[in-house]
Amino acid sequence: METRTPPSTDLVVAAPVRPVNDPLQTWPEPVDTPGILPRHLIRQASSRLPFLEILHRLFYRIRPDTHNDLDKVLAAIALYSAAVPVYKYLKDFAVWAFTVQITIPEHDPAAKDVLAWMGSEVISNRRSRSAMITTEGSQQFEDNYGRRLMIGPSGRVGHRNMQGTVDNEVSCSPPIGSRIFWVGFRPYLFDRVGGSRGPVHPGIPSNNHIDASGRLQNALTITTLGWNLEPLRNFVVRCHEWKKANMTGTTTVYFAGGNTYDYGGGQWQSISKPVRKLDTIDMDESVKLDLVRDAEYYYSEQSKQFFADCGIPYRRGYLFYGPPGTGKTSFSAALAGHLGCDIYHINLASGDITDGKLHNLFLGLPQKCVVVIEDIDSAGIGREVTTETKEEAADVDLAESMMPAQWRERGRQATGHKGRSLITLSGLLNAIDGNASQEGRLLILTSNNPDALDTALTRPGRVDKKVYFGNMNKSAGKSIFMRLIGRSALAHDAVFSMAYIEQCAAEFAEKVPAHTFTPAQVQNFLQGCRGDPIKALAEIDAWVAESRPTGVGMSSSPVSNATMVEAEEGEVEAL
Ligand SMILES: Nc1ncnc2c1ncn2[C@@H]1O[C@H](COP(=O)(O)OP(=O)(O)OP(=O)(O)O)[C@@H](O)[C@H]1O
Repeated sequence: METRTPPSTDLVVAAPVRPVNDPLQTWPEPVDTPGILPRHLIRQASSRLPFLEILHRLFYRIRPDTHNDLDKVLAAIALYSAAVPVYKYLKDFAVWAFTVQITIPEHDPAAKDVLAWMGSEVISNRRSRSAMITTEGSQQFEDNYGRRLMIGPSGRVGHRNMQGTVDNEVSCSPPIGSRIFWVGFRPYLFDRVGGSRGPVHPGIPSNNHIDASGRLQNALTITTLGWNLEPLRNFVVRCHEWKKANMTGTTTVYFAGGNTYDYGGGQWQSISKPVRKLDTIDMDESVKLDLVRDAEYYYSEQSKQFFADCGIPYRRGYLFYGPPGTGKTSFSAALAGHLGCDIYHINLASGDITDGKLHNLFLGLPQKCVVVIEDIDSAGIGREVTTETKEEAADVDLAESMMPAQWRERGRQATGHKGRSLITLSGLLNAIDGNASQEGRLLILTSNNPDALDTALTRPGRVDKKVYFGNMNKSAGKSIFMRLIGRSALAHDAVFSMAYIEQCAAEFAEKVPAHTFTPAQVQNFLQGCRGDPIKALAEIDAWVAESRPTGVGMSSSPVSNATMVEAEEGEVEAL
């Protein structure tokens, strides 16, 4: 019987032909694994990672029998890599739909407040596992020097954290990266982005460099749930209030110009310093009181209302003038500390600052601060600046801003370009009180030679008070003796009584001729006496004879008086 063989149902599929130059041609293809994802799906997903495909084939070649287990692992990895973009998309959508965010450049004073709060309340207090630690730029509050300077009327010292202990040795702030924290029942995401300084566009280097993904570098980003910025605004205000309450005894001193880290993009460098107390400045008490009252009134609510009602720009300016070493800078710092605001120093003579940069610096000021422009007469500000000079200045500016700081310095030494001012009078006036200038600042100009200043700069409205800081008078002599010798003698040597020390101070003041020496000179002499009143009295006559300038009796100032104030109308009024 003839049996007929049924036709075979197996499909004969032609094997795919690989191109001759395919390096994987001799490698066996892993087979499909029943029960796991179809092979083509694994391959499709893992094709995103070329390395995975090679690994897969390599393992299959070494151990063909283990392909099942290996495929499971590879399938998991491939799925994970395919899921990452989906997760990212969903996350970005959720962030966009349900959260609000602010970004603060790190050089901004608000960022300093946030970093200080985060450092103390989140990083130190909640036992973080990473922190950014800095010692540079802050005084050691633990040491006796810092402690003495900083003990305020409330008896509080230094920077206290929530437990009431002082974080002194180092200051702690959040590291680069993200961190979630809660304030009450609200979660916040804090993100600190590092980065390098780089050109935003040619010729304008800046800390505010934007990276390839469009994120601002050297900036803080704070995100929270919600649909308006109110909670974030409140958070920044909370950090500011916290800093004011907890950093009593310190002033943040910002400076611009003449430092190697300043790339001139309108950035401020800063340092925290113990507040200098007003009673450590020896000057005519009535003048001191007048200035302090004036500044206090300027920052009062009543005065703000007055400026607003009258439509006057809310600004105030003082000119402190007189010989070097008479306390102009020291008093400015003490006044800022007394008012509880930060102080901003601008060195125009550094040769780093141009009109544009000065304008940027003023734009970056907070609403309440003391700005000091020192030795404004020696900044070489000219009223007339030729187009050629302007162009030359712009060229130098552009070239210098693009080179590393040490090259720039070397170039200046070689060309003799040192401290050349790139500021014009109109640029300065515009920065001080142009329409775009910040309101609420107290501007202090210091000068050794006020006659050299342009009257446009010192007219009422720009300079509201002119104060002369002169050589020491008798009463300043007494108080400097009490401060530098008397206090420590009374504290360390029981043989001295208060009555005796006061008598020594009066005698000392008699021996130092009035209006002849600057406080800095007398301070220097008394420092050499190392707290010994007897030594000070014994040596003062010889020191006076030796140090007395020739032709004394006349002050180098136009007015032979210790300190005086010119009234607001410009009229000179001796005190
Ligand atoms: N009136 C003063 N009271 C207390 N200390 C003073 C006084 N004047 C000067 N000194 C001391 O002298 C030093 C120099 O003072 P300061 O820098 O304030 O002087 P200045 O008038 O600003 O000088 P310059 O014009 O050179 O900037 C400081 O150490 C300061 O403590």
